[in-house]
Amino acid sequence: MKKTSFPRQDIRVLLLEGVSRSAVETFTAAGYSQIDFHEKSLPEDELKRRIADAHVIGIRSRTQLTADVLDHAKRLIAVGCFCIGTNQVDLAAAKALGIPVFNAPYSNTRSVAELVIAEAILLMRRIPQKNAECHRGGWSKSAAGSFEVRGKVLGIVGYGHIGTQTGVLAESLGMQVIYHDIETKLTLGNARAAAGLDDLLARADIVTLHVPETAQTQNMIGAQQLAAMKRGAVLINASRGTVVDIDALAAALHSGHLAGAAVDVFPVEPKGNDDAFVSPLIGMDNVILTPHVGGSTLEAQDNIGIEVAAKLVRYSDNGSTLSAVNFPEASLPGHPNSRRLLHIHRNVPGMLSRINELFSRENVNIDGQFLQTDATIGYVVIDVSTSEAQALQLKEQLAAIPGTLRARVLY
Ligand SMILES: NC(=O)C1=CN([C@@H]2O[C@H](COP(=O)(O)OP(=O)(O)OC[C@H]3O[C@@H](n4cnc5c(N)ncnc54)[C@H](O)[C@@H]3O)[C@@H](O)[C@H]2O)C=CC1
Ligand SMILES: O=C(O)CCC(=O)C(=O)O
Repeated sequence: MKKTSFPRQDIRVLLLEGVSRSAVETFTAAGYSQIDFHEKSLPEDELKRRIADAHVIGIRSRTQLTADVLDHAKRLIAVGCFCIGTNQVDLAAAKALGIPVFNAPYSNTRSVAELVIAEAILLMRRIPQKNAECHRGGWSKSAAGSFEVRGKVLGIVGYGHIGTQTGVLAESLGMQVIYHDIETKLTLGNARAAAGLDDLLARADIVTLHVPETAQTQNMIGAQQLAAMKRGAVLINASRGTVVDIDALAAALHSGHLAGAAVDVFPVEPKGNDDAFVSPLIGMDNVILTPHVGGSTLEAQDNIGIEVAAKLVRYSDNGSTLSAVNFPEASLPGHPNSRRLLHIHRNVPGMLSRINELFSRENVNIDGQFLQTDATIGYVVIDVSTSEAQALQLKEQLAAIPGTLRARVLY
């Protein structure tokens, strides 16, 4: 087996939050055997202890990799988010430490879109209330307040991967789709851009949110926006809990201004399946509550496990950072006949010439060199035909260049 900077069986992989077993299989098939698998996220003190020994960590949306937590990750080379959202990771802090972060940008897109469509139909038919009533032994067969979705206006806030996929499914049911996004987007089918968020809220029968968690989307749906929605409209949130002011939503539902809501994500979510869920929406018959399962289908989780684990393996074995969310992207060829040195540094003037001077001084011929930079960091990959001992020595010399964040060698 080809050696990496140290044997694959010495690379410690910490997998949290019950990521799919397909991830474990992917690591195992690639020769990684030290896999510490946990069904739940860890309390912060335990996380800090375990991350200190890990070379690779895999998380989902619960685990907060703050700058403080990452500061304990002295050996960490890469982070895998086994999901779409990466807001749970301090991406800038990870980058400053020379740690690329990977995710699975599309693997659960369809699962979320299907759930949203199902919820739109259920809410428009007032099924949550009817279901709750039947469970209590009640029976009120009536069409009052129940509508088809055909011909209704679906307002999509955040017309990205999930938003567009939801729009396509909605149109196949005969819905009219309008959307609002901060970027200019390619419009699919007969969807139309709304004039702005207020315009969308005023026109939509169903509003569904598909924005990421950012400073801008924090409480973007508050009391004022809820009041701007049509009376009797419904709201679906399967994006992030921080996007909606949950108390304002509870008030809009209690007052009857909104006819219903489906909420999958919450400002505070339980750490794991044994912890209690608390929300002002509990007990409201017209609200569908789900435990952040928008992307939780076996198909999606299986695919995510394979996709993210494969990206982590590829980075660990080969140095490729393709599709990293916080890092210069380099898609690298194999290096069957040379040893590969990786150098991550602050992007300051003169860095490349200092690196090249080192190889010239040591009289080492460079077989191949790749450089990718962004505004703050640079990533240089250098293939050389040297002995293992010299490659190690070069790695130490590279690490000593001022401004270096990380240096690794792949044999
Ligand atoms: N409930 C669940 O299990 C899941 C939730 N998600 C959440 O859904 C979010 C969206 O996922 P994707 O569609 O894949 O992301 P995406 O990045 O493809 O789309 C997000 C869209 O939101 C737009 N946007 C950003 N800020 C905005 C703002 N202030 N106002 C209007 N539009 C804004 C962006 O321009 C982009 O078009 C993820 O960030 C994640 O937080 C994703 C997967 C599963
Ligand atoms: O399934 C998960 O743990 C998180 C899903 C999600 O919210 C995401 O993919 O961003």
